[in-house]
Amino acid sequence: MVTAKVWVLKKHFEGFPKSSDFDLKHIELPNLKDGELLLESVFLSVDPYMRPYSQRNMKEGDIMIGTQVARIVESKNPDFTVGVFVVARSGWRTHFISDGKDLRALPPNWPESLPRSLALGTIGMPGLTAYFGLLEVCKMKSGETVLVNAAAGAVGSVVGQLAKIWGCKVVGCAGSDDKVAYLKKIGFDEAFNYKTVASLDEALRKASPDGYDCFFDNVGGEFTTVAINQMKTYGRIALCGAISQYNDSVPQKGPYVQMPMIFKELQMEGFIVSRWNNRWEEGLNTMLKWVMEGKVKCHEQVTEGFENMPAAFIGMLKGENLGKAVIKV
Ligand SMILES: NC(=O)C1=CN([C@@H]2O[C@H](COP(=O)(O)OP(=O)(O)OC[C@H]3O[C@@H](n4cnc5c(N)ncnc54)[C@H](OP(=O)(O)O)[C@@H]3O)[C@@H](O)[C@H]2O)C=CC1
Ligand SMILES: CCCCC/C=C\CC(=O)/C=C/C=C/C=C/[C@@H](O)CCCC(=O)O
Repeated sequence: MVTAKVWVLKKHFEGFPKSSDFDLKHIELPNLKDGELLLESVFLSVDPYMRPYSQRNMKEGDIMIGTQVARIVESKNPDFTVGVFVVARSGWRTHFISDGKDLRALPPNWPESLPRSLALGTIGMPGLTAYFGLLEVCKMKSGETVLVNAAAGAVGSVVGQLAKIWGCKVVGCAGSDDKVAYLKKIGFDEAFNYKTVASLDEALRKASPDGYDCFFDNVGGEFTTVAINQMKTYGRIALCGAISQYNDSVPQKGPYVQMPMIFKELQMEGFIVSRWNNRWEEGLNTMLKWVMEGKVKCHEQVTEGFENMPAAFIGMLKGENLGKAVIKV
């Protein structure tokens, strides 16, 4: 008999999540039936979407939603071998039983030397968000100027590096000087700390006096209001996330975007990465190749211990992560 530890949403978040909103529970798992397998989580992901998702789609007492890299420890399913690592969407749990239908194997050519946690980051959902968001939503072209915020995070750091690979000038903003130094190290042309600049408007203008063709927006709110005025005519804005609004108890009000959108003939499109589920393999293979070739660098903020998942989640929302925030069980 295996006992799984799980993190439950004890109380719906009000404003910023608190440790007391979570409960750690123990669940005894039953013996496997034919066709089932037992998995243990090795790495788990904390992602910004968990905050708005919990509000809309979860009840108090539900296990937190989330993705993990897990190892098969027992199998009564001939399609799955013990010892194999997969990506699962089983929430914040140390162990779980699956019928195998929702599991995704890591790419078969995954090198031994490469941390499997990257399947939750650059070679996983966040990396593909950058890949498809830039290619299919921003439709950026070589020679254009791309702006990305939350640039030192899981998605933003990949956006900047892909835009460089595809021949663009890249401007990134992040919330600490260490993050800004990291952006320069990984090839951003311009980077600044949005928390310490005297004027965001001036900092954006200084970084690209001619304006921006593409804006990959991870932040929303006031940042978007300022940045939209610096788009070039026919510019494209990919609305990827709005993390500056996820913890608001009272929704923010305008200013509104219509006037700059009309005058500059802009396109603004929201997207969810799962739109490209049918191209997941293409995206993963491309990211894996570029990581192995050293063209895309990865940084992870690894928190040790399943017990520390709420702290890692809260820390990520506060900006304590450089690169992808993951938990090592
Ligand atoms: N549309 C889609 O399919 C997807 C969307 N997303 C979205 O992309 C964005 C980035 O996600 P991800 O890369 O995983 O997370 P990150 O790794 O970037 O971590 C979140 C970062 O957001 C920044 N942040 C937090 N609060 C604020 C704020 N008030 N203003 C500005 N920045 C803030 C912090 O960085 P800093 O120190 O710079 O402030 C923090 O490190 C999120 O909005 C997320 O919801 C992610 C995946 C898929
Ligand atoms: C799915 C929740 C949507 C909430 C929207 C809020 C903010 C935008 C955002 O952050 C969206 C994230 C979407 C993530 C989707 C993930 C799934 O497709 C699971 C991927 C599993 C995997 O890693 O393979």
